Amino acid sequence: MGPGCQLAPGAPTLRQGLPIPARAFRAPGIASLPRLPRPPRARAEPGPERLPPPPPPPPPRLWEAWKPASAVLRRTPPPPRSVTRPFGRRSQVAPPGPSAARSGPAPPPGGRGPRPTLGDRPRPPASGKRRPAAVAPSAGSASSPPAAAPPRAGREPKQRLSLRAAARDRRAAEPRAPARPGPARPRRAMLLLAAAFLVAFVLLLYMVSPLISPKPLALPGAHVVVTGGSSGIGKCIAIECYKQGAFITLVARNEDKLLQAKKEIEKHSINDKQVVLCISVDVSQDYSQVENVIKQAQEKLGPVDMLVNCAGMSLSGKFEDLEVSTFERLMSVNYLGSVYPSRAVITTMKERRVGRIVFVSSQAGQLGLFGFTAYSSSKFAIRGLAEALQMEVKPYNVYVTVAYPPDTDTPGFAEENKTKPLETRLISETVSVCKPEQVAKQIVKDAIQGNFNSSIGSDGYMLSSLTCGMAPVTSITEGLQQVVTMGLFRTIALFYLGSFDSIVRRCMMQRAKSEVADKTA
Ligand SMILES: NC(=O)C1=CN([C@@H]2O[C@H](COP(=O)(O)OP(=O)(O)OC[C@H]3O[C@@H](n4cnc5c(N)ncnc54)[C@H](OP(=O)(O)O)[C@@H]3O)[C@@H](O)[C@H]2O)C=CC1
Ligand SMILES: CCCCCCCCCCCCCCCC(=O)[C@@H](N)CO
Repeated sequence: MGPGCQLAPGAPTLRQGLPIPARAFRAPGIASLPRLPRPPRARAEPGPERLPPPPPPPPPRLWEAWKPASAVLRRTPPPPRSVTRPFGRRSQVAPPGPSAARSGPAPPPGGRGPRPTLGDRPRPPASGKRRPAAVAPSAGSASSPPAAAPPRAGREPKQRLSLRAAARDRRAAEPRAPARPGPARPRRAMLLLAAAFLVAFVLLLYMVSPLISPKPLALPGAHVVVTGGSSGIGKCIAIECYKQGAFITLVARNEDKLLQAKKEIEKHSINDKQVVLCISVDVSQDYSQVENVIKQAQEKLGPVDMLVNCAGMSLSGKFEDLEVSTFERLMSVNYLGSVYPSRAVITTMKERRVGRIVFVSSQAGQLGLFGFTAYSSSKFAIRGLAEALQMEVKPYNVYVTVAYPPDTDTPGFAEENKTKPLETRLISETVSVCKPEQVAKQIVKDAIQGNFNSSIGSDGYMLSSLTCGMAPVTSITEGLQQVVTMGLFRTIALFYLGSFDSIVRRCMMQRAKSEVADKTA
């Protein structure tokens, strides 16, 4: 049918009248045919090397003359009730001539998708390999009778093919033909080969992984600045670095606490040259102040090799119960308090092509939790800062680490627990409380290695893999693990989320009950 031709309204389509499985339309060589404008679902056409151009009229006989009988018939499902109708309409649909036969039918005005008409050119077999006999025999001339179809047992050569006969034939032939006669061995060999390649590829990745990962930072003699180093996790990080031979600058506000911490840290010295410097400043207030104290520290202990942004605080409560100033305060201490010191050291680090910047976020910086509307957002902000910064400084051999500790037994944690809503406490109890020494050890290890992510425990590992998003990877093994485990961890996370929701619901009901009880009392 030429481009100008229209399918008669209501003309039955091949799929309507004679459902042929979609794969019967796929033929090798389709791509080599000239593409005529044709709606997307038009049927496939035989390649020139498989079938010669369609024969000239008479159109009513075209279908029968050209049908690669065995292929089509064997695939033809039982015919619809009125099998004669498609043939009857054939002459209205297809104009004579090869070009007409080649082009697909125009979509019917009624709007159903373009479907091949029954009277169009015959379909080629789905695969030359599978049914080789189906292709050639009847392709010789237009006048060849259907008898030109390959002679088959139990079929008269001149017998007229009816759809009923086709269906019968198909039913009879189907069981005899193997479902998919294919070379089983080569396929298995291919699979084995693919598996071997995959294993080799993974092994190769493991082998080259250390080459791609950053060179570990040497802590002996290095200058490590720890904000929030006078208490809790920060103090333990300072001790851990000191134990490995680093020079330490502690930054915090309270001088007494600073001096106390200094004494404690100095007990862990490994050589008598090591120094612990204390600087009292609020990291969240004034950038120039922060910049000044960092300059002072660099003058005394040399350029900063590692900065640990650990100063921070937590305040929890329901969104409507938290003061607006709490949001400002937490953002200021937890986020800006990490921006300022980092900003003050980054230029020198880039110039020296050496450096580590550690941000201490929290598990609450990986997922939002009841009661942490102010805290979680300030810890999420750190992640964005860290990702962007890492992309900027990586070519300068400066590596960023974000730590996501769970609840950790520190003075800060004890303080936080005084005002924690019941829901927050119950949800947090899903994960056990860690020791600050343990958390500090992991953070220092990851920072030395230049790992972007630092987490602790199985929950921490799952959370980090699950929330890795577009975070940079510093080792191929880490990336592979994330790829492989993502779906599983999401499944586990759904159960956690369900249980958190039920905690919140139960607390709400409990409160409602006690309110009623209070009123009646
Ligand atoms: N403990 C926990 O459960 C978890 C904690 N974290 C995070 O780890 C970090 C440390 O927590 P943790 O050890 O518990 O806290 P602590 O309260 O025990 O220690 C906080 C430290 O930060 C200092 N600090 C606080 N605010 C400022 C400021 N504005 N300027 C300078 N220094 C400041 C404190 O000294 P000073 O008051 O004298 O200034 C102190 O040295 C925090 O960022 C916290 O959010 C993350 C996950 C879990
Ligand atoms: C596969 C998915 C596993 C999911 C596990 C989820 C567990 C969520 C527990 C969240 C605990 C929040 C700790 C916040 C700690 C903190 O920052 C404050 N203590 C600071 O003082």
